[in-house]
Amino acid sequence: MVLNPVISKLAGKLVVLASASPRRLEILSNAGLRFEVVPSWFKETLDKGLFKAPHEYAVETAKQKALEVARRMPFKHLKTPDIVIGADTIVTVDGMILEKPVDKEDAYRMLSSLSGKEHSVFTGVAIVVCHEKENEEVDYQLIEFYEETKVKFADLSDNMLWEYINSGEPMDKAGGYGIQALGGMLVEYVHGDFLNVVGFPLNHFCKQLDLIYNRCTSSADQEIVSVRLSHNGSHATSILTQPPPGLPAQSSPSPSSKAKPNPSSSPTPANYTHHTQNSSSANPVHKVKRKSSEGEVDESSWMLVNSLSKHTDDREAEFIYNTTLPLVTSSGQVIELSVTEHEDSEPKKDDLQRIIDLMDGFKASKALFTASKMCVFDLLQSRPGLDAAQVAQEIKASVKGTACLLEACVSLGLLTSKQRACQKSVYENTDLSSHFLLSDAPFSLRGYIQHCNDTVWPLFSHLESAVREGANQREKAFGKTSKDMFQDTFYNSQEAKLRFMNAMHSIAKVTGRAVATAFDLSSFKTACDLGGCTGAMAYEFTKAHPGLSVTVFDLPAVVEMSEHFLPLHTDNRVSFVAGDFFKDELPKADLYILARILHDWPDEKVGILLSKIANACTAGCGLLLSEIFLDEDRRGPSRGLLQALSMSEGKQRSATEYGLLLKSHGFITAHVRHTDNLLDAMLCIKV
Ligand SMILES: O=c1[nH]cc([C@@H]2O[C@H](COP(=O)(O)OP(=O)(O)OP(=O)(O)O)[C@@H](O)[C@H]2O)c(=O)[nH]1
Repeated sequence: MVLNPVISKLAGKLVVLASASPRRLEILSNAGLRFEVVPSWFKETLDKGLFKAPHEYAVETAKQKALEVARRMPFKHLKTPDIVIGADTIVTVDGMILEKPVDKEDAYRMLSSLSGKEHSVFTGVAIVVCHEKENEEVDYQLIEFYEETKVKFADLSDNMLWEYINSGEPMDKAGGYGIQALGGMLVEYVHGDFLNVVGFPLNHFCKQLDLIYNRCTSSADQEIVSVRLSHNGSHATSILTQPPPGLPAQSSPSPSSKAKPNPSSSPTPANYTHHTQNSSSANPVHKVKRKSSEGEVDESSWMLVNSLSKHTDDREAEFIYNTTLPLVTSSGQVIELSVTEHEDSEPKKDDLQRIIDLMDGFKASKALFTASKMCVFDLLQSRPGLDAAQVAQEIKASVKGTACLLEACVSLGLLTSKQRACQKSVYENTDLSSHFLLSDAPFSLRGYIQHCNDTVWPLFSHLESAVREGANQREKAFGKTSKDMFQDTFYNSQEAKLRFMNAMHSIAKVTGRAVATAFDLSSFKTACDLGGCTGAMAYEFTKAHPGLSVTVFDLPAVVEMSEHFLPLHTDNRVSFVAGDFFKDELPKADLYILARILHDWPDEKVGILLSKIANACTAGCGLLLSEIFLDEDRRGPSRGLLQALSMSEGKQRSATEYGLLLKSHGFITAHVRHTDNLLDAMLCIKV
């Protein structure tokens, strides 16, 4: 029997079920798995039209559910799970995807479309295996799969359908029926895994665990994706498709689970064991309050709630949990488990530190900007080992102020200090500063830092007004009205223009390689980088793709300065054409690149630009879009959400939102990459 040895491999691991489905909870707990339930906050709103096949939609939704929890737990629960399981069940009939009905009429529509016919039930499953590293980052491996079961319904009269709908059972169930309960009466036959219809393909799941932990050869339908997420909520993903690279190391022999599996196919919560391992030390004890959204809680609800606290002490149903849990019972009732901390619990040290770091963040930024502007890093690169008085003399500043700045930079990891025999400290750059802060470093961010200091900082100092008015504060910050941010702020003088171009150049050099190498572009011969500024991104594309030539298309004021930014070695595959991409004809190309462009413009202008690109494209042409992609639930990454606070006329979007936007202009999304960098990327093809 393969199930138990596989399930027992998970004993001793913090396994999390990222699902509020009571059926999934019951199926897995009946199999003897010990786990915590942390329902996913991911909203199931992916655009179904973007997926080639229905199961891809279910798998992607399952993946997003699991990843959302895997990313949230280190922050909200202050512990990193070992494994997170997400699932999504859908029903397909006549080319339609049916999820949970939104109301009774919807349930009727669904059930009548199933009457007398065979349909498919797909459950997509994602297993996220988390590997915590020393530097607080977590490496994630994703195993995705799906299971299909065919179900045939008998011919159902309207009377029967309404009687069933009025029982309340359909409302929280994919396709509007519960095969495990009253809905079973509607079914003529089931071909395939019954539990897959109920919401979780247990057998396939165990086979996948077997692959992971017993290191068998990979199965064809298993796809492993490696994801790297950092604890700051940003995500950077590198996707490795099959065959699976390094599977997680085989776990050391662990005691088998004490919970006994229940062989019954009708899941009951009776033998559920709540997993508390690893929790008690990391978390304060929480009390669980129970309340129903519809007043009284029925018997089954109580059973469910009790099942969650089973095997913990009886004391006031206390158990280790730190979230508000909406749970839906098999009778369709919603129970909210509201969890509160003990009144006398001390704030956690890490929490306090996190708040202090947020409060001090602006001071750190400003210290960096100032040291960069005063050329401290360039100076210490050419003359390492200067003391504060010597630095002060060179940068023409007070000794007291310089000493404070140097010490602050040491505390931020930007400089190192050594004490000389005479008690004086001498300073040197760290690797971090040498890589990113020197004027002539290959990955210098100095231009962008100056832009942050001179342009972004004044805007953010008026943030309160920006929030109150919902409008940008350029007038207050720069003392003049502006209609067009680029013409009026960035290009209004030669000096401002060079400063802005320097900023764009430095950020494109740092991000360019990851964007240029995100996809196989060997089928494209010519590309046009719209708004490509100094050509830094274009050069990265030609470096990464030997058969590709890139035309940079930007305003005349920009193109006339581009020669100042030419790289030392170039093979003439990058050329420049001057023009306005809203008004002028676009250069012909197989591939159009839009890197950090769309987020700056209002919908209307985005529409104009995308229409122009679509008109310039024939079928098969590509559009490579690179932006910060917001998480689908808009909870991160904070880089994108903070950028939105500058209240430019544009907006930040998720990959799905960009996909939809491009779809409305005739492009389908072929690939999305969360690069291990500041920008994400999406390759779309004109149909
Ligand atoms: O015969 C049955 N078919 C389906 C179900 C239940 O339907 C839902 C499917 O919804 P979804 O996959 O989106 O999962 P949720 O309940 O919303 O929970 P998540 O938190 O995981 O999103 C699922 O609960 C199935 O169990 C059924 O009961 N019988």
